[in-house]
Amino acid sequence: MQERLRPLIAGNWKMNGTGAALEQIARLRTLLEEAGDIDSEVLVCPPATLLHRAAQGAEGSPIHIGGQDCHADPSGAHTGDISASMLLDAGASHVIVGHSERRADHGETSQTVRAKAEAALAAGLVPIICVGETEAERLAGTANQVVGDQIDFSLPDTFGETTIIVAYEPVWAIGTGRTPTIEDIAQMHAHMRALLVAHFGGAGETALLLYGGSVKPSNAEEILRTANVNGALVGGASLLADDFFSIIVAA
Ligand SMILES: O=C(CO)COP(=O)(O)O
Repeated sequence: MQERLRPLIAGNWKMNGTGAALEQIARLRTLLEEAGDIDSEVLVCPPATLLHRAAQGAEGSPIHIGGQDCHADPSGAHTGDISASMLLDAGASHVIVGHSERRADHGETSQTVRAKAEAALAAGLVPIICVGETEAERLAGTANQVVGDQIDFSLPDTFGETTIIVAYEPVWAIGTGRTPTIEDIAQMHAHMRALLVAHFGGAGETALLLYGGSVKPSNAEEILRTANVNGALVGGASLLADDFFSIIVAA
């Protein structure tokens, strides 16, 4: 029986928040400090414009700060982009790569995602690699194949000593209020675990498999109790500290 892995509850603020939103970091810090020992690791990924100030506000607290994307190159003529080392310099410990909104809106391929994950590892960041099928792929019965291919082609060949973190986010569940059945979540996470163990051995056993897609305080406990679910990647419900905290303590 696999020893329970310490859950990671990550918040992806996406393109939301200006300076006033940093109050939510302060509120979350207060809630966590009042709660004392929390089993889960906590990560907040604000917009890049807030990252440094968020890291300063989280300093000395259990809150890690992460980026929402990074360029695959260490530096160069990439107007508007941000490198992994810049994120680290600003106070990030993790970075989301391959989110479906970037795969769709920016034409990111799994090969691009792999390069970004490798750049994150090289800079000393922990990549959170996102995978997930579209509704059409789910209805066509190809979800396992799609997610399997994304894992095969998006993950670097080695993570060194860094924990592998993969977030399963069915595209059709993001921002919709809809989630797969618990049975479907369990099946997909078992599928991902088997793929990771086959490829990475022990590192696959200890990989953190996060579920994302309409995680709310109302459904978090059931989702987080599902086998091979080691945390959550939360969008909308991470924007308000009290809602996000309810999900954190549900793990
Ligand atoms: O995309 C997500 C997190 O990266 C999920 O967003 P929602 O929780 O708003 O569905």
